[in-house]
Amino acid sequence: MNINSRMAMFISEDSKKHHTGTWCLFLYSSLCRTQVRSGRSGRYILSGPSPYDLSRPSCSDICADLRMPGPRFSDGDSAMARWPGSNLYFEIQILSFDSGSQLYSVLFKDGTEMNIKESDIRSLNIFRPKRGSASPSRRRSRSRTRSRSPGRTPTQGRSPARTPKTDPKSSPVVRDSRKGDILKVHLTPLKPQDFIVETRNGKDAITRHAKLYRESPVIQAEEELKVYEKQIKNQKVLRYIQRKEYFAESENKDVNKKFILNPEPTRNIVPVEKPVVEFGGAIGATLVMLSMPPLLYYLLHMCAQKDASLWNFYPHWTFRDLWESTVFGYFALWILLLELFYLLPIGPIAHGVPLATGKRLSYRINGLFALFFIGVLVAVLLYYKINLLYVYQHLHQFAASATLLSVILSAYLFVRSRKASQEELSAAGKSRNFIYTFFMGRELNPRIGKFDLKHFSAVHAALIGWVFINFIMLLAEMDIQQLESPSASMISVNAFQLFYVLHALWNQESMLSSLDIAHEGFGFMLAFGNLVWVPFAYSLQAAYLVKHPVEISWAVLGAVVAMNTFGYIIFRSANNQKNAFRRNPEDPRLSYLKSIPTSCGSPLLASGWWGFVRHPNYLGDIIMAWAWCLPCGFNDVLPYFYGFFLTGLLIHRVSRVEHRCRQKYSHDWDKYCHLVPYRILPYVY
Ligand SMILES: NC(=O)C1=CN([C@@H]2O[C@H](COP(=O)(O)OP(=O)(O)OC[C@H]3O[C@@H](n4cnc5c(N)ncnc54)[C@H](OP(=O)(O)O)[C@@H]3O)[C@@H](O)[C@H]2O)C=CC1
Ligand SMILES: CC(C)CCC[C@@H](C)[C@H]1CC=C2C3=C(CC[C@@]21C)[C@@]1(C)CC[C@H](O)C[C@@H]1CC3
Repeated sequence: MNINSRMAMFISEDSKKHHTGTWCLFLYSSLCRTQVRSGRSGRYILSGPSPYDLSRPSCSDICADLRMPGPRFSDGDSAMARWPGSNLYFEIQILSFDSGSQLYSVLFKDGTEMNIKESDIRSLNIFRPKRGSASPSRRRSRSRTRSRSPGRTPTQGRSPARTPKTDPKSSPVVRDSRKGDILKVHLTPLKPQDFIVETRNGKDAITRHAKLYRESPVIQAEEELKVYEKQIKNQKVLRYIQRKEYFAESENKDVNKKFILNPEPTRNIVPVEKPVVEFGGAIGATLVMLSMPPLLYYLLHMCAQKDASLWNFYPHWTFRDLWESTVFGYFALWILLLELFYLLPIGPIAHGVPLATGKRLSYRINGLFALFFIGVLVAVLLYYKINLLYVYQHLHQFAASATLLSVILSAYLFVRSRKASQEELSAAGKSRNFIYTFFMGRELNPRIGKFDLKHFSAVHAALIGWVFINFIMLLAEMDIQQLESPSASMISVNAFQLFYVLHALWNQESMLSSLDIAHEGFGFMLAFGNLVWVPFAYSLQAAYLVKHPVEISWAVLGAVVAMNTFGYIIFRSANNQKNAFRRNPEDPRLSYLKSIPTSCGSPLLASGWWGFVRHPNYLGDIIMAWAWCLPCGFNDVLPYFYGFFLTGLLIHRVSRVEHRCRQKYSHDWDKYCHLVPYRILPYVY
């Protein structure tokens, strides 16, 4: 909202109550003659009744007579124009003005040319930082607190809502201006969304402007008046924006309502997540729970077959072969060992995202240490010639043991969640459907003392388990194929995935804000996913290579390494950008990035990787996933399962994450989607 519209509000308010023409002319002449002076302070103060009052009338009818014909901007002028269908303003250059259609032809900085009406164009001055009026003392004098302080004079300190409704002569405006004291005008607040996209360096006009208004609806208007005067002197057109239009412009009325009722963006809002049925509800959950374990055994079985083509399914085992108590014992021992490492008091403490209670849980970050200890233990076992190939020989039974443990864990989690308070439950966990909540998980952060079950299973059990099984496959390949050293394919698959896990463990702190740790309940989906699916299904390429040797040339290997590096760079830099931005949105190293302030207080990145697509980290992840499949050659589809699975998982995840974001950011998320239309791959999806 610029000064014109604020003036318009002033006129409209008082016009309604009093004599429209008189007041419009009064303001107009006051501005032209610059005779309005504040007595003591020499400042102008704009204030008024509650600026969020929707009942105010439109001013355009009342002030139509003040509109002047002719273009306000000249060819070549720079200005800010509203992007059609949004409330975003971008810098433009005026190319020409068509008096017939009354439209300006404008050029946006990205090269887009468009015809735009004048009311959608604002002078750059409105967005520029105010020089001269920014001294700290002056800023302080504009603060809401001070202006409302009871110690102040009635005119200065009057709460906007208490503006007296008397006759024009005794209205604050007349009285004050006649005394030459203070000009009071009614303000319409700036909507933070109106000042969104701009580079985030310290000089950023838009952000500062928006911040100024967020901080104080009672503002000093000297600079704006100067700008306004200049516009009049220059015989440019006065444009008034209808107040109704101001709010009607927004596509989502609820958002406006929220903004009006709660104009001050609140930092660290913990959004109340509305329950939403995912995975097709109870039916979908049942299907997933019943199909995933057999699918895994099928995949493992196909890897172990000589002919791994999908239609050559011939089970040499029965489901009874899946069980062996000793294997279950070893698996339980493995998990116990990982738990011990998890509880080691080494490594820094990090804090999770704020919970519904406002509390933040602390997590010990020692995944890398745990991986190191496991590495040392494996080396010792190998040194003492302990047969680690036992794991390969009983892979199905290990997978089945892990599945059983995940079912026991899910049952325990479900039972204990009955004691959890509503605040401790996830959004999906509040559903009353037993199957659905068993699958999705009810409790958000189930803990036994300091032992966080979900965090442990996602980081230690899943990731360390994954690289361990990969390593076992490497040993098995050497053993079965009588190799002195592992094949290039096996080394590359192991190296790529180890590198990915090391990256995840190194950046473990950022995992605390991932969908699963921060928002998902802990139920069968994550218990099975972490204890079973990640270690046994994600290592499928390595499992395939054990019995299906693939020779790859250096050229192919080089291409695969390049592809993995390319994916990793996208994955890593996108995650780094977001994590650094979430840690400190004012980080000077990110000043080149554009962002969208949001009404919930946490801005959204809108340039860099996050301006390229809405989920650049998923794009990088998917590129890497396919790169990990390529060393397995093209003889079978089986080793490409991971590529298909992860692509599907992340596409589905997009809709889940976006649903959350739409709930949290509402209208601002739509704006982001408008700015960045593609989710994962530009022009495709
Ligand atoms: N290999 C695998 O099997 C899997 C890997 N992953 C990987 O794990 C990582 C975490 O995944 P996940 O939690 O799903 O997703 P993200 O790390 O992408 O997190 C999504 C959150 O980021 C924030 N966000 C979204 N857009 C923006 C933006 N423009 N600017 C600033 N913040 C934004 C929002 O949270 P808020 O605004 O509340 O901060 C949103 O909820 C990813 O790198 C993913 O690739 C995930 C699943 C499976
Ligand atoms: C088989 C089930 C129906 C679905 C299982 C889904 C799980 C395999 C994934 C859900 C979210 C995951 C995350 C990761 C691994 C896969 C699962 C458990 C990461 C730990 C992978 C490494 C990243 O850096 C972080 C991921 C968080 C989410």
